[in-house]
Amino acid sequence: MKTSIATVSISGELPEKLEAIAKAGFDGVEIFENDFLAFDGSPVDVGRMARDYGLEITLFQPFRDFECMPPSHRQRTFDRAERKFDVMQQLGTDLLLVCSNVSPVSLGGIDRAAADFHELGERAARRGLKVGYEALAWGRHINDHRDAWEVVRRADHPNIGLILDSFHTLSRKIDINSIRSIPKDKIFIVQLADAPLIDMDLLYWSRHFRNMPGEGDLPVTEFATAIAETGYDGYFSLEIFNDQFRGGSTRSIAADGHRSLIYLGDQVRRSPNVSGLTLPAMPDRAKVKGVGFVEFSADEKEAADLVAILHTLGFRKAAVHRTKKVSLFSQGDIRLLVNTDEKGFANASFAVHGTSAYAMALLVDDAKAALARAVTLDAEPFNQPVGLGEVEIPAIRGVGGGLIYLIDNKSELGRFSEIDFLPVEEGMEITPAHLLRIDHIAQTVAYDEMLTWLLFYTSIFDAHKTPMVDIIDPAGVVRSQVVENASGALRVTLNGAENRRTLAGHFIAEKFGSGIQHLAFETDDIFATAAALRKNGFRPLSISPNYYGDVEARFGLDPELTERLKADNILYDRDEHGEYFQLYSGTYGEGFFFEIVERRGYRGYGAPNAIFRIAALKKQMRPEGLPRT
Ligand SMILES: O=C(O)c1ccc(O)c(O)c1
Ligand SMILES: [Mg+2]
Repeated sequence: MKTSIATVSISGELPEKLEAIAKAGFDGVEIFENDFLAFDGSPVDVGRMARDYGLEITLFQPFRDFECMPPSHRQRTFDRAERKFDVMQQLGTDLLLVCSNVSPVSLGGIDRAAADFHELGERAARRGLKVGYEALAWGRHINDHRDAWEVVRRADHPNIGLILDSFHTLSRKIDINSIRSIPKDKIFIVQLADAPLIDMDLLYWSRHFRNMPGEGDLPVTEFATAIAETGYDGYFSLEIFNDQFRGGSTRSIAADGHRSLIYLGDQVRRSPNVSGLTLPAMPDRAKVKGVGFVEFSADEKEAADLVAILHTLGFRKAAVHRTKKVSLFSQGDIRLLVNTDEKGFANASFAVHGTSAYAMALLVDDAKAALARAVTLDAEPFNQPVGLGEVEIPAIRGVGGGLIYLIDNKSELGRFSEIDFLPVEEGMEITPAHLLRIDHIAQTVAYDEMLTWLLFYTSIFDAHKTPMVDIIDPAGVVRSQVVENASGALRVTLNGAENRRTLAGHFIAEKFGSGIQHLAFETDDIFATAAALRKNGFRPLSISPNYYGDVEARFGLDPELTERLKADNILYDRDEHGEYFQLYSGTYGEGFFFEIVERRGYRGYGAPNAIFRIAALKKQMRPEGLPRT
């Protein structure tokens, strides 16, 4: 599969864009006219630059308001086209994208359009060039690819073909099956973009909210599959107009784009009717069966505070690493590692971020296969030397540069704690708190990184994303979206912070980056857990008494239950599937905290309670200097 991206999709100046596009692994680039016009170099320079980076210029675009002009404008329109042909020959590209006319003076009429394209085809042919016609969703007369195809068909010229753009077709909910009757050699190129479902004017939606395939809600994979089923084997080219991307990191947006196309290609080639889509082989998305462990990095002093909290949560030290300063704490299926070693990545991470949960391990069917898929999808593999006889666990870099280890039970990886660790018995009295497993891992990221990580998780792992919800912090909005799998074994909540005065934004600012901000453990008896925690001297986050009056009224709770919730600072929610109970710790360090949940069938994450939880956490943190809102 040949991959391309339009220069308009990423931020920066033309040379910077070309470099990032090449580095991300694309084969080709669409030169967007404005990027070229704003650049000082000649078209020959641009062409040379692209080729020096190994990029083919897939097309030059857009050429606007061409077809069906009235006689008074027609000659000028062809003169304009000839000028663009000059530029294209100097650039070294043979395809011009003509988008459907939006001019109020254009006359319309399929045959008039076809006649204009036939003549343009003659002119293009004289120069060895081709022209592709694209229906804009808001075109004045042509706004549907089926009509654009009819124009191309009637133009009946070998140098005139069709350009399909997923946004224009899918935003108007045009039947994808209509693509199947188009001969593959008349599809000159395919542009792809996704978008979140938002009800708004098509032009505005298209120019500001497009995103990478897989990042939005449109059936882009089905669209691309229908095209591939025609036998089309040309470029799939991203054309993303997005305000956030225009202001984002050139490199990382380009990298997301490449990942999105490889992921899309991998899905498309799984259709039994698609052949000839060449892509590197890769295993299926990895099925996550559980969280193997979460690892903290700390120095001795901060580790002592952290361990004290773990004890109050009912964790016991169960083992110590044979050669490194790493302790393993466990309860139920939960394993937490505390790493105070002075060498290695954990220590480097501590030096930058302070005490943090810098790594997690996901239990998958086949860790090697999961690693192979991740790397094919441009994830960065991680390894560091291990001691003789110790297990080398495959890993990739995740959110904030932290690690995602991949373990399985089919190899010795699943037994790493028996191989690398020695069991120990902690003598102290700790009441077990009925914590069974990790329910979810909450990662805080900058808002403009959210799409990056959603795509990262959903392309590598067999998981889906849930709709975004807004969480109100007294100092701003935090956007929250969940990546989860059907079994619930993988649940990662991503919280996107827009400013540093929110609890999430403060965490990023003070920790020098994104990362895990809280861990939620699951219990099957929240009240028994609360009683055990009390015995262990755990200090729960104190919830405003006003909350309980409201929750009782909202859900019609038995006052006795309300009293129990209030006595233990437990938050309550309910959905159509059942009830949810949440209990929080206070914050530790720059805003890290623990949560304990009980799900009685409930499938959500307690979003309605987040506002109260955040307010309480901030109140508790304020003495340590979180700015007042
Ligand atoms: O928004 C536009 O005008 C525009 C231009 C060219 C395209 O290929 C397109 O999809 C949209
Ligand atoms: Mg387009």
